[in-house]
Order: sequence, then C-alpha cells, then structure tokens
Amino acid sequence: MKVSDLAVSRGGVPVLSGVGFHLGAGDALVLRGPNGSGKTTLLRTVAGLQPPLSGEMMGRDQVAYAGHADGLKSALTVSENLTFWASVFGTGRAQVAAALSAFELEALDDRRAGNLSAGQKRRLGLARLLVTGRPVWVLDEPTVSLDVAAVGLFADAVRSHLGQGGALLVATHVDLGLGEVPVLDVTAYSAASRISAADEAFL
Ligand SMILES: Nc1ncnc2c1ncn2[C@@H]1O[C@H](COP(=O)(O)OP(=O)(O)OP(=O)(O)O)[C@@H](O)[C@H]1O
Repeated sequence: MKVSDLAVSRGGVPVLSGVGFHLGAGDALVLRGPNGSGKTTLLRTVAGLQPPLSGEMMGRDQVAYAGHADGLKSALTVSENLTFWASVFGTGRAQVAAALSAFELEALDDRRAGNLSAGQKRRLGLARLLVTGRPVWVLDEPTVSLDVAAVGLFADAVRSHLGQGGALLVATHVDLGLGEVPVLDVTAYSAASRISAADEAFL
C-alpha cells in the first residue's frame, strides 16, 4: 500500500497533514505519538472508515482493520463469527481453522462472543484478520487486554503474516519482538491549525 501527502481530520478539525509511507510485502511500520496525536484518526482513514481531507491512498482494498471496537457479533459463537467473516471476505474453512488455532480459540469455539472475557474477545477480533485473507493489517493498539501469552500468540501471527508477504501498520506501545521496525512519529505531521490537547483543556 502506498500513502502520499495524506491529510486527516477528526470532528471536522485537521489533525495530521503531509503523511506518506509505503508498505511493501513483508514490511511493518509502527505509529508512535502521545494520546490524542492522531494515530487512531490516521489508521481509520487508511482503513477507509472515514474520508481523508486530501491525499492519495493506493491499495486500500487490501486492508484488514482491527480497532478499539471489537466488531464481534455477540449472539454468534466464536466459530460462527469467524465463519461469518470468511463468507464476507470470500475465504473458507481452512482460514477459520487456522485462525482458531493461531489464537488458541479451539476450546472456546462454541462460546457466544458476548460471553467471552475482554482478552478472549480481543483474541477473536485479531483472529478475524486471518480469515480476511487481506495482506495489509492495520491495527490500533491490538494488544490491549491481552495477557503475556496472548501477546506472544499475536506476535507469532504477525511474524508469520509478514513472512508470507503480508504487511503491518500498527499503533502500539508494546514491543512486539519484531526486531528493527521503522517508526512513524505522527507528531511530525501535526496539522498546523490543530488545537493541541493542552489548549483544548482551557477552551
Ligand atoms: N469524535 C471526535 N470528535 C472530535 N474530535 C475527536 C473525536 N475523536 C477524537 N478526537 C480528537 O482528535 C484528535 C486525535 O485523536 P486520535 O484518537 O486520532 O488520537 P490517538 O493518537 O489515537 O490517541 P490515543 O493514543 O489516546 O488513542 C484528538 O485531539 C481527539 O481529542
């Protein structure tokens, strides 16, 4: 995926401008920046969940997004959720089985998503990435609620994905053990007209 001169806004206010990056096969890029600096806004825009102010994005149809909202169907079981997404993305049973295995969800496959713990829900949300068949994973704080073992499962899934020619754009404060990963500090792209979080407090 290639992003050039992208400007993004939240609530009508420009947040970042001039953002550009290229993600090729096997590439990972970590977004950094303090709370409110625009990481979520950038990720949501790249994923097509909100329109950009301006700029170019090539390869957006290759993106699978996992954000804060888990997007699970709470009345469906773990397996049914994954099967549902497999049908949406045109993949099949093999991907569902691989997703259950990668996130150690087999023992929970008959449990309704609504009855999962926070960390289990997060594991299911991340397992969904595997059934999309999409190469570019765009992830917003994917390890929130995960215990150490589950962070390890996630890191393994990411390494495997990158090894198979996938790509990753991720906002995370956790070291995923991926070795040297390029970092994009979003504060370098703060839109000039943006009201700083500190100023907002006094409005
Ligand atoms: N629904 C909204 N309406 C208006 N402004 C918003 C809305 N959501 C977020 N913002 C503002 O947009 C700016 C960027 O927020 P964003 O969530 O992209 O930051 P972030 O870097 O992901 O932060 P965090 O690390 O806290 O998740 C912030 O100043 C935030 O207050």
